[in-house]
Amino acid sequence: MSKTLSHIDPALLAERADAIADAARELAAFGWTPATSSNFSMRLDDDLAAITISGRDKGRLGRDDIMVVDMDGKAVGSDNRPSAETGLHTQIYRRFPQANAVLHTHSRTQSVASRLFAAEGRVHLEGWELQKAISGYTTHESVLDIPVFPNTQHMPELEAQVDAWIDSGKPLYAYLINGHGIYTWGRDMAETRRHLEALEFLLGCELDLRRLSP
Ligand SMILES: CSCCC(=O)C(=O)COP(=O)(O)O
Ligand SMILES: [Zn+2]
Repeated sequence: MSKTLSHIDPALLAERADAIADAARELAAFGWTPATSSNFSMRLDDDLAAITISGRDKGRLGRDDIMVVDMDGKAVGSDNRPSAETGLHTQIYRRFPQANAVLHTHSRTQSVASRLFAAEGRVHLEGWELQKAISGYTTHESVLDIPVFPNTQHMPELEAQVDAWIDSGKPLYAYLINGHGIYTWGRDMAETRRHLEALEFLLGCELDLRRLSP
């Protein structure tokens, strides 16, 4: 039986919508969500997630800019159109049961890094103390690979690339889409924010290294 809005505690939905709007406002203030880009979501339960409505200014979100989708990305109890990239969010919730928040942004650093490292298919991070901001990483000596997937307007193609990476057994904490932006996730909004901020910093360091290395 498919779930409806009546299956969700309104207080939980309001709390998740506020958490999404608060995070979005802060990330927009960093300049990471230009021109209505980016999208954000939080899991509500095993079957449903709260996600940003498509096309909204992510720096000015309120509760009415967040809607509910099922784990196939279908709208639940709303005629609004969920984010054009909803399938990438619900894929994360399906593939990583411990993930409860997903953030996708389009910062300049993320965008430039995605183009620069596309040919290598990944950004190879090693030797940076800030890698320890990613849950499970305990030393700068560890290796953290962030794949760069080719961009496409056809979400199932993107989802297939992500599935292939996960199915190959390689760890996945985040990914870049070429010329587009970054996706990352975590157990809650705070952890996901920490991952996003750390990755933004690390990508900036890698860009600086490329720029400064002879
Ligand atoms: C104007 S940005 C192009 C779409 C995009 O990449 C994005 O992140 C925002 O799409 P949404 O449908 O979630 O508003
Ligand atoms: Zn996007």
